[in-house]
Amino acid sequence: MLEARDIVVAFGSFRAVDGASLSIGKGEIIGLIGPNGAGKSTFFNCLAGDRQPASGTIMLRGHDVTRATPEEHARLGLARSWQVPAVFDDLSVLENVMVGAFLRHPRTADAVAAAEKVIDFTGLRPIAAARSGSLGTPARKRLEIARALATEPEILLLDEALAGLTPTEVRAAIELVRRIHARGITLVIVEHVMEVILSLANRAVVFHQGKVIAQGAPKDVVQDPGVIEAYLGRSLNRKARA
Ligand SMILES: Nc1ncnc2c1ncn2[C@@H]1O[C@H](COP(=O)(O)OP(=O)(O)OP(=O)(O)O)[C@@H](O)[C@H]1O
Repeated sequence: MLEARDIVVAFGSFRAVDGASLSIGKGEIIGLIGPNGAGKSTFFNCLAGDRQPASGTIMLRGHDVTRATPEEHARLGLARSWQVPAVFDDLSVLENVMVGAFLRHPRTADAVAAAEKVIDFTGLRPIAAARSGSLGTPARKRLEIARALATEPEILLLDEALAGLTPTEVRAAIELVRRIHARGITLVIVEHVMEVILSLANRAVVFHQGKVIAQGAPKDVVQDPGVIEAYLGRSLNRKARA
């Protein structure tokens, strides 16, 4: 479904992504984990077309999308959410979701109908008419997912969609992710909360210093000595800086 090979992204002489490869099959839920600054978001941006790699190739459903725009990715069935929600503050919740729905439904009436279905599916009905700028973080995060879903993706990339939520909100968000997956949508999730990865992902992929250092069943990956060291190194560095 989505295959990234030998992806490199450099900022000056620093390689934020340094030869990372990842193959994602239909129906998977991939959890992308790793310490802060490991290159997860930068790699993720390449997968979604929001950043072009210096080298490497990305194939989406058989198409080479290495240099394709985010819109071309969306047309081919890939949607994403942003780590910091990027909703249109002056539009209502429904209108924000319509922005996604217009991709497949150019007529306004059709876009409204499609957006209404997504509003119901994502539990946003009580705030459908609210101005998006008035929403708190949990609702903004849910709206981001709704807008992405409205593009009718086959693969959805979620960048820390559950960060900053309370335990109750996290449980609700996990339930939503499960329902999205039950619709046949493939998911790639960047997430720091290990419980989320353990309960949702069928495969964990660990980033460290721009490379994939381990992957496999989440319960095995969290016991991998190389993974533990990558995380420990981070906390030790933090202590050293403090
Ligand atoms: N536009 C940029 N210019 C320069 N350096 C950048 C830029 N974007 C990211 N970086 C650097 O690249 C490295 C990887 O960042 P990235 O955000 O991809 O990591 P991450 O694994 O997603 O981290 P986090 O979990 O904290 O979000 C970091 O050292 C970061 O400072």
